[in-house]
Amino acid sequence: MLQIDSLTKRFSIESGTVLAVDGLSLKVSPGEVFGLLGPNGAGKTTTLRMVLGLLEPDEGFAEVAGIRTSSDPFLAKSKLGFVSASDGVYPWLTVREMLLYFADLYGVDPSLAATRLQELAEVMQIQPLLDRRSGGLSTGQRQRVTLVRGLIHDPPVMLLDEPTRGLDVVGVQTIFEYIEHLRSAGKAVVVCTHRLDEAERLCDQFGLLHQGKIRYRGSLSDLRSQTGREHLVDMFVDLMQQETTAGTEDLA
Ligand SMILES: Nc1ncnc2c1ncn2[C@@H]1O[C@H](COP(=O)(O)OP(=O)(O)OP(=O)(O)O)[C@@H](O)[C@H]1O
Repeated sequence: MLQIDSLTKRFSIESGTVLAVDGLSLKVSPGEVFGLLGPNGAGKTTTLRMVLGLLEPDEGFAEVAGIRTSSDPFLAKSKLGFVSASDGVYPWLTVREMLLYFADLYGVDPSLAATRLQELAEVMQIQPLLDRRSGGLSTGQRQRVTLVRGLIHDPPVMLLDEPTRGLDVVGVQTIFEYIEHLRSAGKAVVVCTHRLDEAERLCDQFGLLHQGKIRYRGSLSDLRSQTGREHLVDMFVDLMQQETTAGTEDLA
């Protein structure tokens, strides 16, 4: 399970301070897919960086399977899988070498790593690729390999950052199937995406983030009754218009 409590991050810039994440709290249970959604600059990446232990929060904390990321970032990382649209591969290693290398980095026992690799290779249909050099893979093949890489240490919590960015319809379908696999495997999953239509189909719970704060949260039906809107995209447009109106009133 993932728990985030009052997470806050400020950045100093020349003209002052940016409050990138403002007291953000959420819980994601095993088998649940949580959509952390927001427009550009809402604070999604900063939140993920704090959960990953790459950035120290100013206030609050994130706990992955009971491990606080700021107190034991190494142990917390071993409980986290991360998949991002910008994931790369090591071009000179074969797929098998690269995946076993990552398993080793996470401290997975070699015989367990080999078994897990076979299981995941079957689920993600990469058996024919295992002994090919990673550098020669197509975009879709590389995507499937990086999805396996995110799971090679069998983490209980998965973070997916814009997982469908730049993918064609087959690649997007692969992500949908992968998320179904994560759900049925009992992972707690956070998906950050701009693709609100995809999020509606993928996620069980949602947090609509704007200017570092979660403005609406809950299931899609909760959000519909909170906002009076059917679709996430309309909820977002309203939210941003409300902010603009409030800003104009402040100036008046
Ligand atoms: N290192 C930094 N220094 C200064 N400001 C930063 C830094 N990182 C992020 N910010 C600011 O914090 C806010 C949140 O940024 P963040 O990258 O978390 O948003 P995001 O929701 O991931 O946006 P996008 O969807 O565009 O990637 C923005 O105003 C951004 O300019």
